[in-house]
Amino acid sequence: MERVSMEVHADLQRERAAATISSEHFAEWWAGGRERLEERRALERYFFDDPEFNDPKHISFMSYKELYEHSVAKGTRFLAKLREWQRLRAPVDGTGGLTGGLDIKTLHDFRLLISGPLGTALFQQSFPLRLHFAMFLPTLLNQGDEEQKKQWLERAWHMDGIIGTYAQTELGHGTFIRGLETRADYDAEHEEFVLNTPSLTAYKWWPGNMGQTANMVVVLAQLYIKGKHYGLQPFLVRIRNEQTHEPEPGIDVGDIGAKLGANAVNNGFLGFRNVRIPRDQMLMKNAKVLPDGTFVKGPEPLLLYGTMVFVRVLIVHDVMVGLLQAATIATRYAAVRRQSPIEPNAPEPQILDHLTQQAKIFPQIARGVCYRLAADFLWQFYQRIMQQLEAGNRKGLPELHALSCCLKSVCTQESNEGIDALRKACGGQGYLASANFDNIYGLATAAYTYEGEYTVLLLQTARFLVRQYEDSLKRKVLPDSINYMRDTTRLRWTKNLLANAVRALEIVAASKVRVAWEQIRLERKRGQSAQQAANLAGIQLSTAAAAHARAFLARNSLRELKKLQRNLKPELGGVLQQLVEIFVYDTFLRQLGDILKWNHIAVVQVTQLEQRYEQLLRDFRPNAVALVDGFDFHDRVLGSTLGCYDGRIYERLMEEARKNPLNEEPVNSSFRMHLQPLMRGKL
Ligand SMILES: CC(C)(COP(=O)(O)OP(=O)(O)OC[C@H]1O[C@@H](n2cnc3c(N)ncnc32)[C@H](O)[C@@H]1OP(=O)(O)O)[C@@H](O)C(=O)NCCC(=O)NCCSC(=O)CCCC(=O)O
Ligand SMILES: Cc1cc2nc3c(=O)[nH]c(=O)nc-3n(C[C@H](O)[C@H](O)[C@H](O)COP(=O)(O)OP(=O)(O)OC[C@H]3O[C@@H](n4cnc5c(N)ncnc54)[C@H](O)[C@@H]3O)c2cc1C
Repeated sequence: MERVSMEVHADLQRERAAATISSEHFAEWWAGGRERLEERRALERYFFDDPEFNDPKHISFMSYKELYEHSVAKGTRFLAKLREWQRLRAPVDGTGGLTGGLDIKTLHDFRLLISGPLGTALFQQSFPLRLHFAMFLPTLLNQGDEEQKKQWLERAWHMDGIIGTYAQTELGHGTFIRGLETRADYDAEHEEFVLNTPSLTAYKWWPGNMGQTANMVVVLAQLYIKGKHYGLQPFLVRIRNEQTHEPEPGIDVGDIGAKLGANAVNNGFLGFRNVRIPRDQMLMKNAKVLPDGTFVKGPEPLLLYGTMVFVRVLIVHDVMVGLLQAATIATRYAAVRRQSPIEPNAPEPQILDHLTQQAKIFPQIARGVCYRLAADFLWQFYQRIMQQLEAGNRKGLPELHALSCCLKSVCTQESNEGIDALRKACGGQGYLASANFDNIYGLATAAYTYEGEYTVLLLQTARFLVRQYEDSLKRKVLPDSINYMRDTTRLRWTKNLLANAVRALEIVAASKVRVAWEQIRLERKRGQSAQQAANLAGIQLSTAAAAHARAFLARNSLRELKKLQRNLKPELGGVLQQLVEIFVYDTFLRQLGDILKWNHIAVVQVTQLEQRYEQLLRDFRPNAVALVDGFDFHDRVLGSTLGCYDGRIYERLMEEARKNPLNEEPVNSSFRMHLQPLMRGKL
C-alpha cells in the first residue's frame, strides 16, 4: 500500500484545498524542525524504496512460525541497512547512532525509531530484536559498573556475539517482583554464582526475544550468600552458545506461544539448573559482592528498577504514535466514505459530516497531540532527574516514578480505548485485517500490561499522592507536578472555559486524593493494618491517581500551548488551540460525574461547555484532513486499505481481497472433501 502517484480521490483533494492550515508547516513542527523532517523522510524512502522490505504476502496470511522467521530475516536486514545509512551520512537523531558511541539519549532515539512510524511500518507485529535495544542495553548501561561496561557494552551495542533480553517476569510473578523465585547462590570458593529455578512458577516467562532469538539475558534473581538472602539483583547470563546457538548446559528455553499481537517478539520461557556464571557477571554499579562473599549495599537500591522507569517514560510516546495512526486512517476514510443523506433529497455526505462521527474521531486526534506534549515533557524531566541522581541527589526520583507510572497507565488505557473507537468509526471495513487496526491495537494494548500493569502502576502513584497530601497539610513544599493540591479554594467559573475546565480537573484529583487518604484513616481506626487499609482504599487510590494524570495532561497541554503560540504561525497556533480545548473538554465531559461531585457547577455552565465543545468539532472539521496529513505518516506506516493518502479505499479493499490465498483457486478442496459429502448425506 504505497503512496502511489495515481489520482487522489476528489473528496480528499477538496479537503486539502479548503484547509486553512498548511500540512507541511504542521509536519515541520511535529517533526521538530525542517531538518529532522527531511531526514526522517529520507530514511523512510531509503527503506520503503528497497524491494527487499516488501512483504511477500500480507502478514495476516502467515503462520506463527513463518511470521517469526520472516521478521527475523527482515529485522537483521534492517539493522544492516541502518548501519549502511549511517556510514553514508553522519549519525543523526532518530537513527540512534548504530555506528557511533552509546548513551541513554541514543537508546531513546533508537527506541523511538523502532516503536515509531518506520519501525511499525516494517514490523507490524513489533521489531524482533526489540528487547535487546529497549531493555538489555539500557540495563547494561545503567546497572553495570565501569569495568562491566567496558567488557560488555560496546560488544552488545554492535551485537558482536550478543543478542540480549531482560528476564524479570516469572510464570508465578510479574507485578510483585520481590516475590520472584529464581535463585543466585554465591559460591565463594569458585567465585561464581549458581543459578536455579526452584519450581515451575519460578520459570522466567514473557521476556521478549527470549524463545529463539536471544543468546544472553539480564536475569533478575534473589541473591543468597552462605544461605543468607540479599534481595533481587541483576545477573548477566549466556543462555545459548555464541557459535551454535544451542541452549547452554542447564538452560531450558523456548517460546511461550501465539499472542493477541506482537507475534514477532518471540516471548520466551527460561529455566536454570545449576547454571554457573563468574562473580563479575552480577551487574554491580549499585550493590556488589566481593570475592570473599561480602555483600556491599549500593547507595540507591531503587536503581535496580531504573530500566523500568526509562521504558515507562517512552511508552507514552509509543502509544501516542499508535493512536494517531488509527486517527489518520479513520479521518481519511471518513472523508472519502459517503453514507446516509442528512437532508432527505440531498446527496449522501462524507460520513465526516455527521457530527457524531466528528465526536468519535477529533477527540482522538486532540488526545494524541496532547500526549505528544506530555511525552516530550516527561523525557526532559527524566533526563533532569537522572542527572541529579548521578550527582547523588535522589530528591526528584519519587516524583518521576509517580508521574511516569500514572501517565503510562492513563495514556495507554485511553489510547487502547481510542484505537478501538476509531476502528468502530470505520464501520465494517474497520474490522478487516487490511485496515490494520488489529496490529495497531495489538501493540498498544500490550503496553497496558507490560512494564507495570495499569492498576498496579496507578497504585504506585497513589502512594506518592497520599504522602504528598499529608505534606500539604503540614504546609511543606510540594513538587511541581502536584503543587495544585495546595490550592484549596473552590472553582470560580469565569469566561475562560479552558482555565475553568483544567482547574475543575485538578480539584477532582485533589479531592479524590483527600478521600482516599480519609478512607485509609478510617480503616486504620477500624483496626486495619496500614497495608490492608491501603487495599480497602484501592478503588479510591487508583482512581485518584488516574484523575491526577488527567489533571496533569490538561495543565501541561495548556502550558505548552502558551509557549507554542509564541513561536508558531497564527493559523497553526489557532488549530492547536482548538485541539487542546477539544482534549480538555472531552476529558472534562467524560469525567462529568466526578467533576459535578467535587465542583459547584451549574447546569447552564456545563451546557455552555458542551456547546463550546460541539462548536469546536465543527470549527476543526475543515482542517481535519490537512492536520492528519501533517503527522506525515507514509502509506506504508499506516499499512491500511482505508487510510492511504490518495483515498482510493474501494480499489484497495478489492485489490487486497483478490490477493487472498483463498481466491487463488476457483474451488477449494474442502468442497470435495467435506461440503459435498455433507450435502449428499454421506457424513
Ligand atoms: C509494583 C512495584 C513497583 C512494587 O515493587 P516493590 O518492590 O514491592 O516495592 P514497594 O514496596 O511497593 O515500593 C518500594 C518503594 O519503591 C518505590 N518504587 C517502586 N518502583 C520504583 C521505581 N521504578 N522507581 C522509583 N521508585 C520506585 C515505591 O514507590 C516505594 O516507595 P515508598 O516506600 O512508597 O516511598 C514493582 O514491583 C514493579 O515495578 N512491578 C511491575 C513489574 C514490571 O514493570 N515489570 C516489567 C517487566 S519488563 C517488560 O514488561 C518489558 C516489555 C517491554 C517491551 O516489550 O517493550
Ligand atoms: C507483550 C508482553 C511483553 C512482555 N515482555 C516482558 C519482558 O520482556 N520481560 C519481562 O520480564 N516481562 C515481560 N512481560 C511481563 C509483564 O511485565 C507482566 O505481565 C506485567 O508486569 C504484569 O504482571 P502480571 O502478568 O504478573 O500480572 P498480574 O499482576 O498477575 O495482574 C493480574 C491482575 O491482578 C491485579 N493485581 C496484581 N497485583 C495487584 C496489586 N498489588 N494491587 C491491585 N491489583 C493487583 C492487576 O491489576 C491485574 O488486574 C511482558 C508482558 C507482555 C504482555
